[in-house]
Amino acid sequence: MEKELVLIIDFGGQYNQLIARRVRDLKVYSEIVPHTVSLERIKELNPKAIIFTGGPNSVYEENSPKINKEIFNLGIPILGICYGAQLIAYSLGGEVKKAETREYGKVELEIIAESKLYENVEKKSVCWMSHTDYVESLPEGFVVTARTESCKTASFENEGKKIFAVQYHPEVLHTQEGEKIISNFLYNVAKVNGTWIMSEFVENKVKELREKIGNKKVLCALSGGVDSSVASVLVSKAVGNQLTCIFVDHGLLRKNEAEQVEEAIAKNYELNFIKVDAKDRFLNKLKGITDPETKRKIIGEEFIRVFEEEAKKIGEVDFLVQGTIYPDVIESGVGDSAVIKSHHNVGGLPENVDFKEIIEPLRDLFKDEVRKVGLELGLPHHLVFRQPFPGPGLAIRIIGEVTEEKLEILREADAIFREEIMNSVEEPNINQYFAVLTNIKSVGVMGDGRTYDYTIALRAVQTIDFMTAEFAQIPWELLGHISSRIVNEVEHVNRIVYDITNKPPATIEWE
Ligand SMILES: Nc1ncnc2c1ncn2[C@@H]1O[C@H](COP(=O)(O)OP(=O)(O)OP(=O)(O)O)[C@@H](O)[C@H]1O
Ligand SMILES: O=c1[nH]c(=O)c2[nH+]cn([C@@H]3O[C@H](COP(=O)(O)O)[C@@H](O)[C@H]3O)c2[nH]1
Ligand SMILES: NC(=O)CC[C@H](N)C(=O)O
Ligand SMILES: [Mg+2]
Repeated sequence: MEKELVLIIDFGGQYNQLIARRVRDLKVYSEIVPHTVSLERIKELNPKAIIFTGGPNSVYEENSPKINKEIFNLGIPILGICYGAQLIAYSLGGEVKKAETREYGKVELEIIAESKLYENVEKKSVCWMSHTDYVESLPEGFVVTARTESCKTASFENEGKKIFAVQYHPEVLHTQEGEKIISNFLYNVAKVNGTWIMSEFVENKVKELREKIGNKKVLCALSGGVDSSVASVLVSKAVGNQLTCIFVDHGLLRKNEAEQVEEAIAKNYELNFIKVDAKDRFLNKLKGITDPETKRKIIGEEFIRVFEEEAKKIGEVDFLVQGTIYPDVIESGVGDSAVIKSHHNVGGLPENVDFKEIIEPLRDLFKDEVRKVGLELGLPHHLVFRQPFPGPGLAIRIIGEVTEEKLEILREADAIFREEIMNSVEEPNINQYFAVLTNIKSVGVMGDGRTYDYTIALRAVQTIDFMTAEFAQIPWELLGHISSRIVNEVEHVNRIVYDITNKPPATIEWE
């Protein structure tokens, strides 16, 4: 049978891998290529369909990424998403402008014309928007097929030429009909057969790791979180005893976390395991630092220095394994994507690293895919579904300088918040929840006296892939109870606020 390929052309969007992943879910093999890909290469690859991704630029700017117009004459179905849609309009003679008001988050999409894209799709549904520019006028031969309240060209197409454009993001789960729309593009327009099945990820990875590592020694950075647990079990399956796992206590962990991780690892795995106490060196390096990106880079580098030192003690170690997953990569700004934040394990890595290679077996996967791999590997359920905790830990949940005093306050407040949510009926619906120590002090009155103390912000979100998220609608009563507990039980806190922003426009963490 012919091998079906969907080519995803990358204009630097945040959700590119998510598009690839949706296509994967719909049983079609896909590849992402940079927008500089040549027409010859595209012809050689002979894709069944092409998708243009979103991107941070504006098409009307001189240096923004463009595409060879010949691509529209190849007869290959094209779907442009957001920047990709604007690029289609712009390239073919339409007009793209900056809108007065930005459109971010959920909006109602109304289908106003028949389209192959919208077969069996509800006439009105919720879609996810993230743009400032919009298509003011269409190129010749195109018709509008959907709109939203503030975007009159939410989708448009030239059916004869098989060119489709959507301003919204069908690839994110918040777009209710998104999967159906992508499926319609693949099956109705591009007429794919859908023969590709995600071949056994575990089997292939283990084989690949075994070939790469050979009989060399390897170190795995193990945090006790889902990603690094899955990564270390994969490597352990591949090379067994050649692997040593390292857990760093950098003093930025949550209340009792170090002990809990150590216990869980001892109980659940048979691994060579080392715990390193690196509290002082991390806190010293962070003294006086307030800028979030600087904090992240210091932490990224310090992690590597600790791993290098431990490696020397073991002997010659060629490889370092990290549980990096796709959101860590994309947010750190690879290729044409904007740097949202430098995840310590990607954008925060120092230039010189004393290992031959850093191996990241989960680099292309999303959190929910990693969880599936974890279940397949037989990891315990509570571990697989543990909420994520970022490598830089509480350092990026304390706004401003990180000090012992602030760490202590935040640990206590966070422990109360997590305990209350854990014991509530809300827990299964919330995917990540934690406290943040804002750098704001405000005036309060307690026991008839004046206080001037810190404000704690509570953050709780619902998300599947952590690329987009909605704030959780925790009942007021529960929030009120948590608020009084924290203010009563944690010294130096006199005010609690609840974060009600989605991602985008906010991110899940505050730094
Ligand atoms: N305290 C730590 N000690 C050793 N390695 C760490 C530590 N924290 C993070 N890492 C490394 O950095 C990687 C990225 O951290 P991240 O928090 O994204 O993943 P995780 O901890 O494995 O999973 P989760 O997202 O569920 O917390 C980890 O997979 C691990 O390799
Ligand atoms: O290992 C990590 N190193 C980091 O530097 C980092 N920054 C954010 N996160 C986690 O990633 C998810 C998305 O977070 P944001 O919406 O804040 O970008 C959320 O689950 C965050 O907790 C990190 N994990
Ligand atoms: N998400 C996107 O692709 C954004 C495209 C463009 N920069 C805009 O703001 O409209
Ligand atoms: Mg973690």
